[in-house]
Amino acid sequence: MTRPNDSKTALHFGAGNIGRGFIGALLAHSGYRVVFADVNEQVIGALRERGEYDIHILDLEARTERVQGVTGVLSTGDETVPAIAGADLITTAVGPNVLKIIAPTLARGLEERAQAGAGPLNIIACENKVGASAFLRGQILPHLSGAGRAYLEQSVGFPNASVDRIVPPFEGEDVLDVGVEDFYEWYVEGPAFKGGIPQIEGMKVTDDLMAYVQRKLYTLNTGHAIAAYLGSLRGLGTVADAMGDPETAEQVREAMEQSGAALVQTHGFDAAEHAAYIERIEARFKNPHIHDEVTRVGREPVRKLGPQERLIGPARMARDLGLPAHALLRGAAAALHFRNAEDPQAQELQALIAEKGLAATVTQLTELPQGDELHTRILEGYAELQPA
Ligand SMILES: NC(=O)c1ccc[n+]([C@@H]2O[C@H](COP(=O)([O-])OP(=O)(O)OC[C@H]3O[C@@H](n4cnc5c(N)ncnc54)[C@H](O)[C@@H]3O)[C@@H](O)[C@H]2O)c1
Ligand SMILES: O=P(O)(O)OC[C@@H](O)[C@@H](O)[C@H](O)[C@H](O)CO
Repeated sequence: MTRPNDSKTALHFGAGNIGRGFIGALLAHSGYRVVFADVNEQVIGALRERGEYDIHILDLEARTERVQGVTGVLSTGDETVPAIAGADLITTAVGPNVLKIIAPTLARGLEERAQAGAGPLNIIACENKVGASAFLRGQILPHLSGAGRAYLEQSVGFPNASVDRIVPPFEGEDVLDVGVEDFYEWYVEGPAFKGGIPQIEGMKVTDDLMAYVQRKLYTLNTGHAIAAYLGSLRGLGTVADAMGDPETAEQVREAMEQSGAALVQTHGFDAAEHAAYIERIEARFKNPHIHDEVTRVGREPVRKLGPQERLIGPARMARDLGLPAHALLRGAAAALHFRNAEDPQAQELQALIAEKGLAATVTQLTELPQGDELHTRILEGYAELQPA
C-alpha cells in the first residue's frame, strides 16, 4: 500500500515522550522516514541501531503499536544541518525553553537550503506554548544572512499547533519504549503552511488555531497543573492520586469550569460540548493505567505562571468578562508553593520569593501589578494554602 509521504523525510527535534509517543509516530504511520534529532546519545544510538520502537497504549484496552522506518542524529553533531537541508518537513517537541537552543542549527540548515535553491518547507513546533512556531521563527531570524532571510520569508512556513496526548516517562524493557494514553489531538494552523498542506494521519488543520490552543491549554493544562500543585502540597504523588482526593478533584473541576465559562464566551464554543470536553479530561486525569508524577506535570513553575500561560491566562480572560476566577487563582497560589529539589525552576521560584518577597515575585512572573484584584487574591490564596 502506498502512503502519501512514502519517499519523504521528516526531521523531528526531540526524541522524548511526545516525539516518540505522538508526533514521530504519526509521521512514520503516514509514510515519512522519520529522523529524530536529540542530545540524548543513548536514545539516538538505539534509534540508529534498531530503526523501530514500541508504543504501549496504557488504557482500558492495553495494546502495543510498533513504529518503523525511524532513525536518529545527534542534534549537536555534523549530520543535523544536512538533515535540515534535505527534510520535507520539520517538527519539534523539545520543550518551549529549548526552541532558542535549536534555532542557530535550524538557521544553518536554512542557509544551505537557500544556497541550494530548495523548495518550500514547513516547521511545526509541537510544544505547550501559545504561538510556539511563530516564536521559533523569531529565534531563527537573527541567525540568518540576507539570502537566508529571503528564503525563510518566501518559502518557510511556521504553522502554530496545539498538541494533546498525556505521555509521562515510562519504565519499559527497552530505552525506546514509550507509554501513552489512547487519546490524542493535534491541530495545526492551515493558512500558515507554505507549498501545500502535508497529509498526515491524525493531524487536523484549522483556520482558527487560537481557539484550539486556548481550549486545550486553558482546560487540560490548567486542570493538570492545579491537580499537580494542590496534589504536591497535600503529599500526593501522581495526578491520579490527586484526583482520588475529593477536595482536590473538586477544586480542579471548579477551575476547569471557570476557564470553561470564559472560553465558551470568548470563542463561541457550545457550552454542552465544552462540559463534555471537561468530563473527558477528568477521566483522562483519573486513568489508573497512567502513572504521571506531580513533579512532571508541575515542572517549570516559572514558565507556568507566565501571563499567557495556563493559570494566569484563563484567570485574566475570566476577569475581563466579569466572570469568577477564584479557583484558577487558587491554582496559581498553589504553584507558588511548589518545591522540587530536582527542578531548577522550582528552585528559582523559591529563591525569588526568599529574595524579593511574595508580592514582587507574583508581579515579576505574572505581570499582574500589585493592587490588581487578581494579584491580591493570589496572595490571599497563598496564605490559605499551607503545606501538609
Ligand atoms: N508529555 C506530554 O504529555 C506532553 C503532551 C503535549 C505536549 N507536550 C509538550 O511537548 C514538548 C516535549 O515534552 P516531552 O514531555 O516530550 O518532554 P521530554 O523531556 O520527554 O522530551 C524532550 C526531548 O528533547 C530533547 N532535547 C533537549 N534539548 C535538546 C536539544 N538542544 N536538541 C534536541 N533535542 C533536545 C531531550 O533530550 C528529550 O528527549 C513540551 O513542549 C511539552 O510541553 C508534552
Ligand atoms: O508539558 P508541560 O510542562 O507544559 O505540562 C505538563 C503536562 O500538563 C503536559 O505535558 C500534558 O501532559 C500534555 O499537555 C497533555 O497533552
